[in-house]
This record gives sequence, structure tokens and C-alpha cells, in this order.
Amino acid sequence: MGLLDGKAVLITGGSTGIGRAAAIEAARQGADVAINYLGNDDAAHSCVAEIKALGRRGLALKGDVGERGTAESFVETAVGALGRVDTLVSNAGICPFHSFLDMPAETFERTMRVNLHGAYYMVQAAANRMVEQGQGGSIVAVSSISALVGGEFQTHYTPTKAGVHSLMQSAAIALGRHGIRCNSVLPGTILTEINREDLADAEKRDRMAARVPLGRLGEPEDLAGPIMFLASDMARYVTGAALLVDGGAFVNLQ
Ligand SMILES: NC(=O)C1=CN([C@@H]2O[C@H](COP(=O)(O)OP(=O)(O)OC[C@H]3O[C@@H](n4cnc5c(N)ncnc54)[C@H](O)[C@@H]3O)[C@@H](O)[C@H]2O)C=CC1
Ligand SMILES: C[C@H](O)[C@@H]1OC(=O)[C@H](O)[C@@H]1O
Repeated sequence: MGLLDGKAVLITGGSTGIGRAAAIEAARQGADVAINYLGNDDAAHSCVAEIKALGRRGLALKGDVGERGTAESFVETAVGALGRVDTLVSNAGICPFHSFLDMPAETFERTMRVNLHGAYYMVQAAANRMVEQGQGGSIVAVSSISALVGGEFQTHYTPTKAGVHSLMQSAAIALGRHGIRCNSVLPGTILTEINREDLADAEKRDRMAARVPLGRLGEPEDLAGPIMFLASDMARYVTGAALLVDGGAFVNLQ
């Protein structure tokens, strides 16, 4: 018996990294899964193939979450195919590292649109559908340890992650009466495409790993369990919460 048996799970940015690990774990836990993705069709198709190999229904829908209409069309098409939505994992995000004083306005604004506006409209679209269904639901947003701490080359990014964390707190209040729980996970440094170039610098990579009490940087699969827990009925009385998944990096001051 899986944690998400018979549920329908929608995941944004689901073809790679944390979103992909969550998509495949959701299928392993008994859910049908629709992923939103942008870019690499092959990665999206191989993710769907893995979901289907686990005996679940899977589909991949291309769309830019930074465009306002994408949320409605993703939720509508995914619900059309899977019949319902029980869980949304709002995960899609970008982090184009850049110094502050000369931050291009387009980089700042694109990061805000994808990470924060994208999450907002996706959460709103899924929540409206869950309210119509009348059976509650669960929303998990992928925020970051960066909601709590700064980054010299992330001045455009960290506010979006604080915003996503805050969105889950307010949405938890707005949606509690409908039985819809809203929580965030706050990953530490996880080795994925988003930071491949940044962490190609071995000195930086070793420095980041050295501050993790568990002794290593994270892998996408490290997030899958915490996301499944928050998505599932195991967390039925958990809403408005934020779960750090960082190997202990945040508390490691001295
Ligand atoms: N890797 C890390 O250290 C951490 C990552 N995060 C967050 O985790 C989330 C997932 O990132 P990762 O798995 O690490 O990297 P990733 O680059 O593998 O995943 C991001 C996904 O979002 C998709 N995406 C980007 N822009 C999009 C758009 N406009 N529309 C639709 N999809 C789009 C990408 O195609 C990709 O599949 C992001 O929100 C990121 O901010 C949070 C904390 C730490
Ligand atoms: C992309 C970064 O490596 C990653 O993103 C985050 O949110 C973490 O704080 C890391 O800095």
C-alpha cells in the first residue's frame, strides 16, 4: 500500500531534479502524475516512461510557468486526463546567479515571474479545482533554505523563495476551510541542473559541503520523502508548515 494510492498529483518543473524525483516517488507511492515542464522534451518523456513503468498513468505538458495562462491550462488539461487533482507540487524554478549592483532588470523580473508569480498562479488554479471537487487536497511548494538566509549572487532569487514560503502560510489560512493543506519544503544545497555551473567550482562545492553536518550535499531523491509526507494523509494535521531539508546546514553556525 502506497502513501498516495489512487491520488492524482500535479508537479511543475517535473522533468528534472527535485521535481522529477518527486514525480517518480509519487508514482511509486501509488499516484497518477502529470508534470509540467519547459525545455528538454526527452527528459520529460523519459520521466513519463518511468511513471508508466511503475504502473501509473503519467503525462507531460509543456508550458512556461512564467506566462500567466500556463497555470490554468496545465491544471485543466491534467485534470482532464487524470480525472482530478489531489496534490500540487509547485516546484519549477530558476536561479541565474548574478552579482547585485549590475543585475539586469530582465534577469530579476524573469526570476520573479517564474519562481513567485508562477507559483502563485499555479497554486491558485489547483486550489480552485480542489475547492470544486470538495474533497480537500494538499499543496507542497518547493521554497528553499534561501527563504531564511542570503546569497551574494542570489539577490533576485532569495526574495522569491521567501515569497513562496510566505505564500504557503497565507494560502494555508485561505484554504484551510476547504480542507486544503499548504506547506513548503526548504531544500539546502541539492546537486541538480540549477547549480551545475555554480558548483563546478570545486572550492565552492567543498565549502558548501563542509557546512553540512550530515557530511554531503543533497541529491534530488533526498526531497522525495519529505514531499510525499507533506502530500499524504500522514501529514493530515500539518498546514502552514515549512520543512527544512538541508542536512542540518541552516543550524550550523559554529
Ligand atoms: N538545487 C538546489 O540546491 C535547490 C533548489 N531549490 C528549488 O528547487 C526547485 C527545483 O530545482 P532543481 O531541481 O534544483 O533544479 P532543476 O533545474 O533540475 O529543476 C528546475 C525545473 O524547473 C523547470 N523550469 C524552469 N523554468 C521553468 C518555467 N518557466 N516553466 C516551467 N518549468 C520551468 C526546469 O525546466 C527544471 O525542470 C526550484 O524551485 C529551486 O529553486 C531550492 C533549494 C535548493
Ligand atoms: C541554486 C542554489 O545552488 C541553491 O538554491 C537554493 O535555493 C539553495 O539555497 C542553493 O543556494
